Order: sequence, then structure tokens, then C-alpha cells
Amino acid sequence: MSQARVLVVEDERIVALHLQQRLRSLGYDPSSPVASGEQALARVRSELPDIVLMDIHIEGPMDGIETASEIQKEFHTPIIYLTAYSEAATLERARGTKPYGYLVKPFSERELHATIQMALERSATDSAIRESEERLHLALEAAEMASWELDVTSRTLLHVGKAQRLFGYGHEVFSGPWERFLETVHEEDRDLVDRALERTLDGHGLGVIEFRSVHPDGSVHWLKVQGRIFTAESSARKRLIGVIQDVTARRSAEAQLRQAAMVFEATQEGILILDDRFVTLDCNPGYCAITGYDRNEVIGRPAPLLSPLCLSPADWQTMQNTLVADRQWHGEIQGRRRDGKELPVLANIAAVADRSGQVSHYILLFSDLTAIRLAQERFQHLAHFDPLTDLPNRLLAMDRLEHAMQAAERNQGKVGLLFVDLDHFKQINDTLGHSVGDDLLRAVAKALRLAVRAEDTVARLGGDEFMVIVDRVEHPEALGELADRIIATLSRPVTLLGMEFAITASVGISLFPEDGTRKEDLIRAADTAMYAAKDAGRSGFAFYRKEMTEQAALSMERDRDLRRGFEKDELRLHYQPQVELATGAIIGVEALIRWQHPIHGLCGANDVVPVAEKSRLIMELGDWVLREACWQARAWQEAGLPPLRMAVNVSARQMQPDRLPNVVRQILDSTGLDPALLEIEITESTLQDSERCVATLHALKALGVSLAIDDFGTGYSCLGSLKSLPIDRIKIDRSFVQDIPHDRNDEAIAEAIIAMAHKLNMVAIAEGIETEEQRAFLRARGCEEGQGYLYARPMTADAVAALLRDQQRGTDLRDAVSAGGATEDTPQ
Ligand SMILES: Nc1nc2c(ncn2[C@@H]2O[C@H](COP(=O)(O)O[C@H]3[C@@H](O)[C@H](n4cnc5c(=O)[nH]c(N)nc54)O[C@@H]3COP(=O)(O)O)[C@@H](O)[C@H]2O)c(=O)[nH]1
Repeated sequence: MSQARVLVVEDERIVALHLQQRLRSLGYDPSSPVASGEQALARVRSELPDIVLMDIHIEGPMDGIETASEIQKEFHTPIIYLTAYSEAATLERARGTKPYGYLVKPFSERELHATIQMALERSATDSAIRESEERLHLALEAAEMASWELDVTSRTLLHVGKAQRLFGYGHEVFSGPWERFLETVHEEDRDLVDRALERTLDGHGLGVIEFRSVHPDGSVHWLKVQGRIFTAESSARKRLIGVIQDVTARRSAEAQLRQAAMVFEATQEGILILDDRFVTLDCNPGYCAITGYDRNEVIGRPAPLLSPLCLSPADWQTMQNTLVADRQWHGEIQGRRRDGKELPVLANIAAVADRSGQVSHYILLFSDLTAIRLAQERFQHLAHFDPLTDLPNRLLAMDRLEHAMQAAERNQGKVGLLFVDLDHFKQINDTLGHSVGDDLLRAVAKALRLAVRAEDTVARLGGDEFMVIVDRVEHPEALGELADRIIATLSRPVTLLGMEFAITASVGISLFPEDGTRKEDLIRAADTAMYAAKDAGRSGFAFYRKEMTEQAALSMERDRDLRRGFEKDELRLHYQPQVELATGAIIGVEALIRWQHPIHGLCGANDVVPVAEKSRLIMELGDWVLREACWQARAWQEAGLPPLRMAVNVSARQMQPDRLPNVVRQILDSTGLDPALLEIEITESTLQDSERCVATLHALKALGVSLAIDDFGTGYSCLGSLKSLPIDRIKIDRSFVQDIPHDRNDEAIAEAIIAMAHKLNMVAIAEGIETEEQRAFLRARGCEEGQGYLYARPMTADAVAALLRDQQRGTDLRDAVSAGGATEDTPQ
């Protein structure tokens, strides 16, 4: 060491100068001595001596001990007290300033030199320790750590650095027992921390533990603690010493990273990590699943989704500009899978900047839009196409019709509209089930498509209704030919469920602009024409004519009028006697509906039944007829007249197995009529209608009523199935009776029907007997019963009652009729 600089603080000038000389002679570098504490402080600040020799009694308000204490607040300069006294109190005060030695005056040069040397040595050591401590402190600061220490024997924390910052509690908590400290640990982690201490005390070392500490404000901080046991050689005292670090930020960053990694691995979205030139650094499994590429096929290559094939140059430029401006871009990219198939994606590109703000990476995240696109297309298709037949639906058909009409208007052309309605489709659906019905509709759709030109539209409007839009019609007659072709195509048998079906259709045709310039009018016209084709006997077509609309309007008017008449009680029942041909005795009556119309007078059943049959009114009307007829039959009995069979006509629409039998039972119950006196008449054509009708017949028969087939011979009854039906009576249609005896064929038919009825154990009844010859013929062929103008016309209930009374008196029916005028006013 170079000459040590020594400051002497001594109020006795002679002593001070002498000491300065002695120091110099010993090889030190003493500055001029000072006499007061203030001077000493100023000199230390300006000269930074290596050592101070401090007299305790000096000039000024501060003595040497106080001055030394002030110096130590600022400097680590070693101080040696010079004192002539050694009383205990002064020495005690001096000890508090941790002096580096005492020189009791007078002292020898040897003592002076030795004391100074020892002080300088110690000061150098202290300085080294301080520096080392500071280094350690700075290192801990830099590592954001704090030290801690626990006395193993007493399990008491001796020291916790930065306690307030790390734990949120002051030293008071950490200078106490271990258990007190444990209270600051998250309760779920206390065990872990306690066990770690036990392990350490067992000699296994603390290692590293991480636990949660709960601050007084409730916030949770992750702390990492490590430590080792040190045993002081001198005292064998064991101390556990280590460092603590707040790792909350690291833990949450790790958690975020873990989550990010999980998202990266598990998400179904595709993720690409790209460098600043869009070269792929990594991709996730989602990317591979969507695109079909292997991870190592894409890493190191330009991102395939950002190739010029996927983005137009303009889009590419927009994307680049947006990324520069906003550091983010999103939009749709039309990519390709590895197998070359299209891959529409919704992509989001985010730029990642490094610490200097430069873009270092891009993250491309995308979702596959294929399923959404397919669903959109499917929805689009469903919105415009019929799911059963895949034909355009009503919406699309209307659109196409509008376009065709607009084009025709521009070119002064014509558009044809064909309404195709399948005949009796409902029956097929009802009897064979909906799946056969669906198959048939599909077959019809196919046949229709084949029957028209490619540029024409075939649409399904719903149910069994189809529409054909024919563009650029040159000659309207061509529409008739097309309708013919459609009817012929549809009538070709198709095999469904192993059975052959030939379906017929009725087609209505309207023409733009002749039949309407608005599509609604054109459609209405085709619809009206289609109904006209149906009315004309089905399986045919009809062009729209103006009169048809008038007809339709008339039909609506009739329906309204009938409803009104029904509500106003204008409907009546007339009864036509049925007689035993052998005796002429009245054995029953047939109830026939009449309408006492306020304007048209008495109207017949043909003005009522067909109109009612077009709507649900037939149900209400049919119920009313049944109730009225049963009530009348009962009323005659109650009036003392003989029991009569009451025949009531029931239309096809009433033949519902779950309804009609219930209605009949309820009417029989309420009127008290013997079921055996009620006969339900159904036409032969109703019989052919469906199994539904057969079920209804059986249910009616079970009630005890009798059943008759009306108009027999006009339909095409399957004779085989007839025998299994519970039919009691067959009515020979008037058309076969009226030409007897002039028409041999009719005679033969009537004869055959009678014979067949007998074979099937049924009674034959002939209707429309007007002449004696007819009666005689039928009687001779064994026909048991009959009705007709020869005996009596349909008449009121009172007239029937009068006839019955005549009959009771023994008057012949025909005489009674001709005498009593008991005939019906001829219906209009
Ligand atoms: N569903 C229902 N159908 C009914 C009801 N009431 C009648 N009808 C059916 O309407 C058709 C026409 O009936 P209507 O105008 O009453 O004619 C009946 C007789 O007036 C007529 N008739 C009777 N005898 C003769 C005759 O000698 N010559 C002649 N030219 N006409 C005659 O025939 C009709 C009775 O026929 P039918 O029923 O076939 O025995 C008719 O089909 C009625 O069935 C009803 O309430 N519901």
C-alpha cells in the first residue's frame, strides 16, 4: 500500500504536531491536524483520509465520539480513538461507533504503528466484505431475488429480504416462528412448504420449491424458494439460507404458453407460423388435417395459402398494405388442398414485431369454409328445389316464369304454362302409403323432364301438382302436343313395390300474353283449365278459355249460395218409396235431398250434392241427411205407421272409417231407430275408391245397418272382391232399366246383375222403373224390389205417410199415387 493518509483530530496543538511528526517518521502521510469535529468532518469530506486518529475531547460542540459517528454515516473511514481516560461510560459510547482501536495516551511509536496497521488491515478486510456484500446484493437485485435465513434449531426465520415486496408483510411476520410464516402461504400449498422444510431438516436439502403466497390484499403470488443448511464451524449452529424469487410473471407466462401450445395443438383451425418473408416456420395439426399436407412438407416453404394462385395480384397488394398499416389482415382466400381440391378459407394474418418494432413473424390462422359453403349451397338449393323430386319448387318456378314472360315481352314471343295434376293420386297415397306415393312422384318428375325440352322448366308446386314453363312457343298447338305427350308418358306403367302403376294426369294450358300478362293471372288460367280437363273426365288436357273463369266464378257462387241455403234451413228431404215387385207393397223409402231455393224453387239432388262434394260442406250436409232421415223414420213409426226401411245415400268423401260409423251410431242412439231399418247406399264408384271404404262398410255393418250398392253396372267392380263385402242389396242402375224392353243389351245386363246378386246372396232392386213392361221384365227375372215413377216419385214425408195409410187401408200404391196427387213437384 502507498503511504497511508492519516488525519489527526486533536485539540492540543503541540500534541497534534508531535503526533504528525511521529506519523511521518513512521512512513505515513499525515495531513495538518484539525482541532474540532466540524473541521474533522470537512477534512474527511475533502481529503478522504485512509484513517482518522480521533481524540475524544476536542474543540467545538461535538466531541470525538460524536464526530466519529457523523463520519461513519457517510464514510467507512476507520477511526482510532486517542484518549487519556478510560472511564467506562466514555468507552461504552466509543464502542458504539465500532472504532478500529484505542490508543491510550501516552503511547509509544510501536503502539501507534501497530494500532494503525491493524486498523488499516481490518478496514481493508471490511471494505472487501462490503464490496462482496454489495456484489451479492446487486446480483440478487439483478436476479430479482431476495435472501432468507432460518434458524434450524429454533425454526425461526431470522431474515427475509424484500419481505414487503415478496410477501406483502413486514419483517414482523418473518422474524417470528415458522408457523406464523406458514400462514402467509396459500392454504393448498402449506403442506408442500412444510414438508419441504421437514425434508431439509432431515438432511435431504430443500432443493427448489414453488408455492403461492397470499398477500394481505388477497392477491396471489408465485414464489420460488431454494436453500441449503449451513453449519457454523464455531458454534455448530445450523442455519437454512437461500434465496426467494417472485416467479408470478413467469408462471403466468408459462400458463399462457401452455394454453397457447394447447390451442396450437388442439384447435381445428389451421395455424401457420411464418417468418417475415412468409416462409413457413411451423404449422399445427389443424393445418395438416385441413390441407392434407404433412408438417415437414410445408416447413421451410412459402405458405401455400398465400401463393399467387390463391390471391389475385390486387388482393395480394391489398393484404400487404393492410398488414403494413394495421399489422393485421383478414379475408377469404381460395386455397387448394394437397390433392388439388378447392379449399375456401377465412384467414386472419397478424404481424408479430420484435423488440425493435420490426416485423419478425406472421401468424396465419384460418378456418375451413368448405362445410359452410356446402351448407350455403345446400340451403340455396333447398330454397329453390323440391327435396323429393329435385325439381325447381314454386319459388324458383315463379322466378323462371317471370323471366320467360319478360323475355317474351321483349321479343314479342309467347310463353306456355302447363298445369299437370295427377288423377287419383290421393288414393294411391292413402292405400299404398306415402313411400309408394313418393316413389311415384319421383317417377312422374323423371318422366316429365324427359317429355319436355331441356330449356323448358318442370317444377313441382306441391302435392301432385306440377308445372311446365315452355319458353319461346311458336305455335300454341305445340302446347297441346306437349300435353298429349306428357299424358302418354305418364300413362306408361311404372313398377313400384313389385306392382305396375299407370297414372293418368289432367293438364291445363295457358298462354302468355293471350291468357294473362301477369304471372298470377297466367297461373290461375292454367289452373282453371286443368280443373276443366278434370271435369271433362280426367286424363286429358284443356286450353284455357275465358268462359272457364266464368264457370269457376259460377261454381264459387253456387258454393256460397248452398252454404247460405243450408244455414237458412232451405234443404229438405223427399222420400221415394221402394216396393216389393211381387206385391207392390211399400217396404222402404230412399231419402233424397232437395233444396227449396228462394229464387229457383225446388232443386234436385244434382244441384246440391256435386256442389257440396267440392268442399267439406258434404260432411255437414251428409250428417244432416242421416239425422233427418233417421228422425223421420222414427217419427212415422211413432205416428203408428208400419216400420219402413230408410235408404240414405252417402257420398265417397263421407266414407271415413274413423268418422262415419261413429256418426251413424250416435244418430241411431239419439233417434232410437232400429239399426236394421237403416240402409246406407254407396255408389259403385265409391266402392272402387279404396280400402278405406271397405273398412267403413265393415264398421257400419257391425252396427247392424244394411248396405246397398247404388248405380250398379256403371262402375267396374271387381266381382271377386264384391263377395267378401257385407253388401245386402244391389241397385240396378236406371240407365239399364230405362230401355227395357227395347234394348237387348240392357236387358242382358239387368238380367246378369239380378243373377249375380242372387249368387252372392244379395237382394236385387231396380231403380227408375217407369213402365209396366219394365216391371214385368224385372219381376220375371227374379228382381225382388224396385222403385220408380211407375210406383211413386220422390215425395214429402207427409205424402209418404198418407200413402202408407192408404196402404194400411188396402189401397194399391199405384192407385193411391194417381188418386192422391202424392207426387213430388218436379225439381228444376
Ligand atoms: N250423397 C248423396 N246423394 C244423394 C242424396 N240425395 C240424392 N242423391 C243422389 O243424387 C243423385 C240424383 O238424385 P235425385 O235428383 O234425387 O234423383 C233421384 C230420383 O229422383 C231419380 N228417380 C227415381 N225414379 C226415377 C224414375 O223412374 N225415372 C227417373 N228419370 N228418375 C228417377 O233417381 C234418383 C235416385 O237415384 P238413386 O239414388 O241412384 O237410386 C242420385 O244419384 C242420388 O243417389 C243425398 O242426400 N246424398
